[in-house]
Amino acid sequence: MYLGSDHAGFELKAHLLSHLKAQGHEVTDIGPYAYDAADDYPAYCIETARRVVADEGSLGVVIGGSGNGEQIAANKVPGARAVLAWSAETAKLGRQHNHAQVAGIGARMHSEDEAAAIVDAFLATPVDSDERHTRRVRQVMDYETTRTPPALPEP
Ligand SMILES: O=C(CO)[C@H](O)[C@H](O)COP(=O)(O)O
Repeated sequence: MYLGSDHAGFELKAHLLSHLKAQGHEVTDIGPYAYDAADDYPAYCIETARRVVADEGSLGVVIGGSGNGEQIAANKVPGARAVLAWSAETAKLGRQHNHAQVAGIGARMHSEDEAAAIVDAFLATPVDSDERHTRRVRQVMDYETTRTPPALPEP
């Protein structure tokens, strides 16, 4: 799996890195590798999502102060589905209903233990391949490639 952050997520990234490695996960740290209070999240989050999309079946976590900008940046990568995971339940639903491969985490929103529990839930939950979820995910992904929006139902 792939892990990226900005300065606001730097300490939590270090915590999650050791937490996940202790669990036996193979983790690639996309950076930053040194704390820089003026760094910007897009480069780290876009690269994390690029790695995830290129490595089919892999998952990623992007960490910032809120997780919002991190999720937005990751979602600009074609093929990426990033969710803002703010609880174990939203992390699980992101996997099950949205087939997300990237989770955005807000380091300023959670304790280290809470954030670890959210990431654990994300990594442990398989996608739910029920036809309704697959259909909806496909509609979004088709829009990304064709730029033709799904048809609205007749009024
Ligand atoms: O959460 C974030 C984006 O969604 C960033 O981590 C946050 O905006 C950084 O803020 P600052 O530069 O004030 O530390």
